[in-house]
Amino acid sequence: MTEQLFHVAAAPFESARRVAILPEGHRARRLHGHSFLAKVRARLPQDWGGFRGAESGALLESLAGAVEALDYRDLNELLPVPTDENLARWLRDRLDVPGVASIGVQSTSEQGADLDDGEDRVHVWRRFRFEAAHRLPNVPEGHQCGRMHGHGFEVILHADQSLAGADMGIDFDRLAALWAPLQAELHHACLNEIPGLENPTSEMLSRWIWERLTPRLPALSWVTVYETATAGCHYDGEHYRIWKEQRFESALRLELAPEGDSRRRLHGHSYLLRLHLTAPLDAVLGWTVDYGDVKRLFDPVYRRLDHHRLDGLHGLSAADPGSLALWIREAALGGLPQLDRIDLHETPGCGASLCWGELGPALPS
Ligand SMILES: Nc1nc2c(c(=O)[nH]1)N=C([C@H](O)[C@H](O)COP(=O)(O)OP(=O)(O)OP(=O)(O)O)CN2
Repeated sequence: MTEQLFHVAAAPFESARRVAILPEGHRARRLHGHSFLAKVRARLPQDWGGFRGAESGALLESLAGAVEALDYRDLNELLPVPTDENLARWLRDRLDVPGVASIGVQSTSEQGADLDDGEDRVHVWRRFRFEAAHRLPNVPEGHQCGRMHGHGFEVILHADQSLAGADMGIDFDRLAALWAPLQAELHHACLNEIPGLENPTSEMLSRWIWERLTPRLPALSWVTVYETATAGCHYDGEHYRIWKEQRFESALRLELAPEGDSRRRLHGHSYLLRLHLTAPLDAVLGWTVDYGDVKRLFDPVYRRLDHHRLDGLHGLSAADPGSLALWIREAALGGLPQLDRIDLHETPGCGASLCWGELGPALPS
């Protein structure tokens, strides 16, 4: 798979709906409301938005413009069956953006649906949380994860399906029902005591969940395990892709912005950087690459980004998220050869996603 640079944007809307196609007695048949979030990922032509570096800002503007018509509305007045899938379709039909690769709507931070452009396929996801203790028995002497400790783990179940014109894919409640027995086993447990989880790394846990659920949910496409708020693992039955997130606080100006554009002024962002690495499992350690090692090996690059002025970085053509992601890859790849995707958001949900290697982006966010 060749390099792919996407721009991403996210825009919220507050609306009410009834989903009458759900079974009798389902709570979502009643009028209710959500803080929705619409998300788009697009392969934009360079300079789209007027100048090099304007792409992600212009994408956000287009998405926010399309979403405006949904905000503070009774959604049933706009479309007869306002499922997350149909809302994403509605936005896809109205969004005047080239190269859209995926468009999604989440009705809460726990669940949503993403559509692939041009295909009637949906990626439905739902998030769960459990509180558990664990220790990693095979880590080197003195490693913090060798001590008994605990986490508020989060799991996302992802299902990919053909919609074939249907109003919705798998019901979020069906994902919850499939998850319930695992929740009973994992919540308030010490993971090391559960058969098959004697070495409960995120990687082993995601595989353990996958093996339990895939016979009952053939559409299961990925299992995501968040071990902490900043690190976790995705597993699809074959590949382990871990990520580590960091934030940095930096200044920039977009010198190609036209006269009068506020982005020509020196300004700043609290950036979110997510480094993804795909690698085989170490048979003894039960992980791919230690999250701590990812952070340590990235540190020399991090120090060049955090609390600095980015438009002064040597070798950087422009200080927009796409150019920065390319710069970060060149600077980090020597130390982290397993790196195959970089997400860089300059505001929440908005920025760039650069991927290369066999897996491509793999997941919408
Ligand atoms: N590839 C893996 N690496 C690590 C795992 C794992 O399951 N797979 N687990 C751990 C520890 O259990 C640890 O609790 C979490 O790791 P880490 O992100 O390093 O912890 P911090 O929250 O302390 O990180 P900071 O960003 O430095 O605060 C370790 N590695």
